[in-house]
Amino acid sequence: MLKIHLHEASKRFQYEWIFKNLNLQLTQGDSLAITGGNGSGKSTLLKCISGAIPISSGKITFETEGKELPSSDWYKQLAISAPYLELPEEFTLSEAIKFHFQFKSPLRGIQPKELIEILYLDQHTHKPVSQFSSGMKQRLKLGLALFSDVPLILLDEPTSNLDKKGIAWYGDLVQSYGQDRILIVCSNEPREYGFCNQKLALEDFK
Ligand SMILES: Nc1ncnc2c1ncn2[C@@H]1O[C@H](COP(=O)(O)OP(=O)(O)OP(=O)(O)O)[C@@H](O)[C@H]1O
Repeated sequence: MLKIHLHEASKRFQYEWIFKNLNLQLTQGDSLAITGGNGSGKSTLLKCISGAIPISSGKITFETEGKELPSSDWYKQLAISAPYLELPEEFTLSEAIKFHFQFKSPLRGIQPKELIEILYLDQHTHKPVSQFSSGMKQRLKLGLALFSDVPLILLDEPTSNLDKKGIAWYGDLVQSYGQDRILIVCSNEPREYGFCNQKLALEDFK
């Protein structure tokens, strides 16, 4: 059981404070929406929680089975889908999926073929990712994150580039596969985070 604790967490870039004195406690089963206007710091907070960038003061801890994990091991607990994270464009869809699951175990032992069907990309198995439409890429990013067998899922702008069908698909996916994990969604679209049981508006932490 993963527990994440933010204690008086603050972040600044040079002289600009992005957030100050954030306190948060998350355990598996929780879902958190991080909201705020453009440039308010949603992605920065997500990167701090993932361990990709350090906070400036305060503390973030990850704890499993009562033991605190070093920040260098946090990445093993999480999967991310975000606009700034690139897919391996030169791979075909089936290669990209195989590649991803060399690093993360697939959730519930799902097979690539089954995942491709869930992503409704079965017509495109052997197409290079570079030739995917932006919505197809977005479905792949979300699928790779949600079908990684990790307790923490970080989603930044999850429905960007998705059409109406894709947005409904995202809603079903988080409902079916987001339970029993910690799900964090950065968003300004209520349709993306309506299911979250906790909300954090970054404007309140300046
Ligand atoms: N590496 C960096 N160095 C300096 N400033 C940065 C850096 N990364 C982000 N910032 C600044 O931090 C602020 C928050 O940016 P961030 O990308 O976290 O916002 P956001 O809420 O995710 O925005 P959006 O909704 O537009 O995606 C911005 O003012 C940005 O310029």
